[in-house]
Amino acid sequence: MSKWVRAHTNIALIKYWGKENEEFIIPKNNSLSLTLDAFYTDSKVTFDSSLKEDQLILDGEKQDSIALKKVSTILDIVRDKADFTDFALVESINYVPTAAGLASSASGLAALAGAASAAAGLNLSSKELSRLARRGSGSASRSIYGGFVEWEKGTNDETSFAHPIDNADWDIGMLFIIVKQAKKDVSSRDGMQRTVATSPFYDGWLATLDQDLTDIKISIAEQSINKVGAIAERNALKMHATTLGAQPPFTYWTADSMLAMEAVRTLRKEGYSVYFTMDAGPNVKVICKQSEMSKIKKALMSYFDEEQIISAKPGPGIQVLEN
Ligand SMILES: O=C(O)C[C@@](O)(CF)CCOP(=O)(O)OP(=O)(O)O
Repeated sequence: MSKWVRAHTNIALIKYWGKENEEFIIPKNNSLSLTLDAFYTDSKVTFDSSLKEDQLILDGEKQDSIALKKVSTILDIVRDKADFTDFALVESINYVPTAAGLASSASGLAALAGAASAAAGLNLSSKELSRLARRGSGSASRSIYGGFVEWEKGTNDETSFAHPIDNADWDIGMLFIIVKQAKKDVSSRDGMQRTVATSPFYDGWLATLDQDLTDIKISIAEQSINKVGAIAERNALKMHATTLGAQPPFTYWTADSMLAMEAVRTLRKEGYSVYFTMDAGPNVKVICKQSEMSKIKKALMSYFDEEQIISAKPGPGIQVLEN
């Protein structure tokens, strides 16, 4: 019986940036993220023996074969596990502000993993769901859980999966600054591949991650927003530094990204507990206290329009929706 499944997006505080194995999406390092309430994807899968191919309807639009690639990777694994060959109709709705240009592959592929396995009558554990989502997109492995989540890199398909480490029910939140002129990005998949293959800074990045991970887990346990924020900001800057040394060099930062980073530094000097992180795009995420979110949003409005600033709080793991 096909049901709608909801998964929320997550933002990494210790970044996944590079694969040990491309086919099985085994990462070079452990990563750690916070699942958020503001952005999520609902997905429903219907296997149908009369279909001649997999079909993806995303936000009401039929998608082409390129968009279907990651989806069919997950559907093929489910068909194999369930021992049938039917194609599927996949319906997905992204609850991501349209203007955002926010990549929703993490929530999208996590929701798909849940919906496809349920539609095939597989009763997968959360760990198996995390492994399945990982085959679609690495960061999707973390969206199976809510709160703070660590993706254990493992060494193969069986040992690489995420697990929850803290339910984040303390004074932490995130403001998304959606910058305007979002230029054509290098996809995260292509960006990390080029960086691993050509950047002389990559090994230096990798060498510091175990310490960052140890430090941030201690800081989360202490519920210290300042320590968590400082480690996350430093980690993001190191990740983005690697791209400048790639061949050809590239960056996800635009002038507005730099303005947003500068604004965060200024607010920090004024005494706010604010830090930033960035992913494979120009948008800037501000790590802050939920209790200070409205004051910080107001302060950021002297740099950006109100509709460019979106509040998010820690969010839940994957959920089957009652139809
Ligand atoms: O989320 C993070 O840890 C950091 C990033 O967002 C930084 F940009 C990368 C996410 O990469 P993803 O889209 O999962 O790649 P895939 O496995 O090639 O599909």
